Amino acid sequence: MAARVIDGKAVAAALRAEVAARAATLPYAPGLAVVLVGEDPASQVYVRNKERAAKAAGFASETIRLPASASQAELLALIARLNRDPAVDGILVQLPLPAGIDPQAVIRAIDPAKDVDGFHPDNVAALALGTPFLVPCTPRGVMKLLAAAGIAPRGARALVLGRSNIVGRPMAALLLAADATVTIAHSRTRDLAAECRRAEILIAAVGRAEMVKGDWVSPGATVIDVGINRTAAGGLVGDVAYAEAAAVAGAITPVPGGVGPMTIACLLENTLIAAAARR
Ligand SMILES: NC(=O)C1=CN([C@@H]2O[C@H](COP(=O)(O)OP(=O)(O)OC[C@H]3O[C@@H](n4cnc5c(N)ncnc54)[C@H](OP(=O)(O)O)[C@@H]3O)[C@@H](O)[C@H]2O)C=CC1
Ligand SMILES: Nc1nc(=O)c2c([nH]1)NC[C@@H]1CN(c3ccc(C(=O)N[C@@H](CCC(=O)O)C(=O)O)cc3)C=[N+]21
Repeated sequence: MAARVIDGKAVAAALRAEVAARAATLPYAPGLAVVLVGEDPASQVYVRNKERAAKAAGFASETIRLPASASQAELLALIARLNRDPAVDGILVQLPLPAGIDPQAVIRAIDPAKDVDGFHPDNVAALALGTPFLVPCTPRGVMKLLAAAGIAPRGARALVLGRSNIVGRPMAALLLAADATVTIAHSRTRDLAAECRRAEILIAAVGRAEMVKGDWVSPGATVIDVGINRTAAGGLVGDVAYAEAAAVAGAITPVPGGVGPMTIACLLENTLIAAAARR
C-alpha cells in the first residue's frame, strides 16, 4: 500500500498565515535580522526565501551581507550591534560560515533572547532540561508535521538518523519530551538498516542522497526526510529513497515540499515568540 504523503508546504502555509495573523495584532512589527557571510549559492537562496517569508508575514526583516573575507571580529561586532538594537527581535546567522570563523563563538555571541535558531548553549540547555524557550526550527517543524499528520510520538519507537547540533540532537530531545522511545544513529552505528527497521517513526537527517532504502523501512512506519541534497542534474533529493520507502511506509514527507518549508515557518514563529517575550 502506498504511503500517505505529508504535505509540508500546506502545513507550513497554514502556520505562516497563523503567525501573520498574530503579528497583525501587535503594536509593532517583529524584527528579524538574517546575517549572511560570503556567497555560498545555496545559502543565498535560503536567505532570500527567509526574507521573503518574513516580509509576507508583516515582519520587519533585514538581510545583512558580509563579504567572505569578513573577520570573526567584524561578525561579532555586527552581532553586538544587533543584540543592542531594540527593533531586532530575532538574529539568524546563516550556516555554514566561511573557514576561519568559529561558528560556536558566533552562536555564543547572540543574545539567547534573540536566538531564533535555538542554537545558543542557554537554549540548548533549556531544551535538554525540559524547559524549552527558543527551539531549533527544523526539528520543531518536524514535530508540527507529525502532529498535523495525526502521528503521536508517545510510546512510539523513534529513530533519529544523524546527531548534528542543528537537527539530530534537538530532534531527539523533542521526541523524548513527547514521550517517544528514542534511538540516535550516526556514522559509527553498527547495522544502520536494522536500527531503522525497528522504528515506527524514522527521521533521516544525514545529508546522504537517498541513503535510506525501502527495505530499511518498517511496514506502516512514518518516515520524515530532513535531507536536502542537490543532484548533478540540479534537482533536490532527500536522504530517503522516496519511491521505495513510500511503497512500504504508512506516511512520508517528500523533498522538496516536506520539512524545508516548515523550517522557514517555524523561524517566523520563533521570531514572534522572541518578540512577545521581549516587548
Ligand atoms: N529541511 C531543512 O530545513 C534542513 C535540512 N537540512 C539537511 O539535513 C541533512 C543533515 O543536516 P545536518 O544535520 O546539518 O548534517 P551534518 O553533516 O551536520 O550531520 C550529519 C549527521 O549524519 C551522520 N552521518 C553522515 N553520514 C552517515 C552515514 N553514512 N551513516 C550514518 N550516519 C551518517 C553524521 O554522523 P557523525 O556524527 O558520526 O559524523 C552526522 O551525525 C542535510 O541534507 C541538510 O542539508 C539541514 C538543516 C535544515
Ligand atoms: N543558521 C541557520 N539556520 C538554519 O535553519 C539553516 C542554516 N543556518 N543553514 C542551512 C540550513 C538548511 N535550511 C533550510 C531551510 C529551508 C529549506 C527549504 O525551504 N527547502 C525547500 C526547497 C528549497 C529549494 O528549492 O532549494 C523544500 O524542501 O521544499 C531548506 C533548508 C535551513 N538551514
